Amino acid sequence: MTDQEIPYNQRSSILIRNASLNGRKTDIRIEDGIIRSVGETKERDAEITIDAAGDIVMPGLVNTHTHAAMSLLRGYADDMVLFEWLSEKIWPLEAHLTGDDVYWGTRLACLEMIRTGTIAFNDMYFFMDRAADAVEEAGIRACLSHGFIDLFTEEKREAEMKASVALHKNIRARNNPKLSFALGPHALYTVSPEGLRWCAEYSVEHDCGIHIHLSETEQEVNDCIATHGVRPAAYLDAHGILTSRTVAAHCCWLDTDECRLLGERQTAASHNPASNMKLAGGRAIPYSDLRNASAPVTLGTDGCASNNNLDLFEEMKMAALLQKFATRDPTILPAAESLEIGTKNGAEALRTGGGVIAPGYAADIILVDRDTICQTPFHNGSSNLVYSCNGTVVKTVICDGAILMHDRHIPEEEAILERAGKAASALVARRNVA
Ligand SMILES: CSC[C@H]1O[C@@H](n2cnc3c(O)ncnc32)[C@H](O)[C@@H]1O
Ligand SMILES: [Zn+2]
Repeated sequence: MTDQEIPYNQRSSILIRNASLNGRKTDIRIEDGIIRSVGETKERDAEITIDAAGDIVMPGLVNTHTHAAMSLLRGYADDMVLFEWLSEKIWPLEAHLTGDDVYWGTRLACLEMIRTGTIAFNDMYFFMDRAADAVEEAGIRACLSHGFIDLFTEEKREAEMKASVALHKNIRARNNPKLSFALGPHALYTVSPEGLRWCAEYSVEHDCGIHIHLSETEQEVNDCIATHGVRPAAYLDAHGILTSRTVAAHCCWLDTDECRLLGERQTAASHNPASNMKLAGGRAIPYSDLRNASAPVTLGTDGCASNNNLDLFEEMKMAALLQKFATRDPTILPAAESLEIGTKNGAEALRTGGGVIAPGYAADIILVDRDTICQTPFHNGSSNLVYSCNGTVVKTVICDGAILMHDRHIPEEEAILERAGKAASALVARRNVA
């Protein structure tokens, strides 16, 4: 099949032949978005056959914390302290965002995620109906949240509740199994206790997720103790926010008891090592404590203004290196575990049905180049993928049984780059005349 004939972003029956899985040559049959068989097969009746000789097959990566449309803010404000970065640069620019900006920013982000092997992401931002348009056109999976910031006023709280319900309705109406909705209370320092409680109750009533920032900085912890007399995780738990459907981003400053609490509630901690290092949060996520407490640990990039890319291969490496550096223990978070955090754990947290290459799992699969510098020599597959390669190693991306990138080709790439670049320039121009 030539590149022109690939039915991009359409579920197809696919036969992947001769791929390498855990060091063995294998075929994989995909039908109706599900992996049907793994192992040599004589069947040849698929709509699409991919000869993957020379490629490694692995589960697609899952980004559990981002603000996709912030791709338009890549490089806009770097090398600043978190609070000043947000209040002096990011929020004043975001005040000029339009729905079209979020559409093109999210298209750009999806393009980057697909190119680097990500098949699902957890997103919190504004104008999320337009983000949903972009996500559907890209074909990737996403869990979308309206970023709920009420700044402790009743008027704003009412508006944020309305916006959250409207987004939920919008996503339900699309009837797209790759799209889901979560409540998005931004953080305990931007959302009132009433707002938090409303989010918690809504999530129980409608069985949906919650996406929140937690314990990113020491100041957040100190302020929480000073104001409420308890640490952030206990405060959020008292308001019903810590559930098995919650993804808490950052979690750098959790203490051991808070790690236990996340374990008890089965709340996922989304680790964002690049963003934490760039914004100089000062503490690495307490990975061992979270693991000992059986709390799920997943991987995110955060937005492009604090990363500045969405490449989860880079993030897996940074997660492993940061733990080793911070704990002075080179045995902590080995490569195979980092891969699992970036794939299986994220898939479980977002309930994609994928994350494993085995029959019955969602066909969220990527093919990566084995004939390349970062894979030579090939002593250890996990080591190469985590420590040596980055997202450029990805050749083909399949999500929900649909091909999104084949042989490094993604439809409409040039047009998306052009439109997103123009949207970013216009956004900054609007801010500068204001
Ligand atoms: C309400 S939508 C999300 C909101 O969060 C802002 N944001 C981006 N990165 C961070 C971060 O590291 N900590 C806290 N808030 C962050 C983003 O700019 C949006 O305003
Ligand atoms: Zn964030």
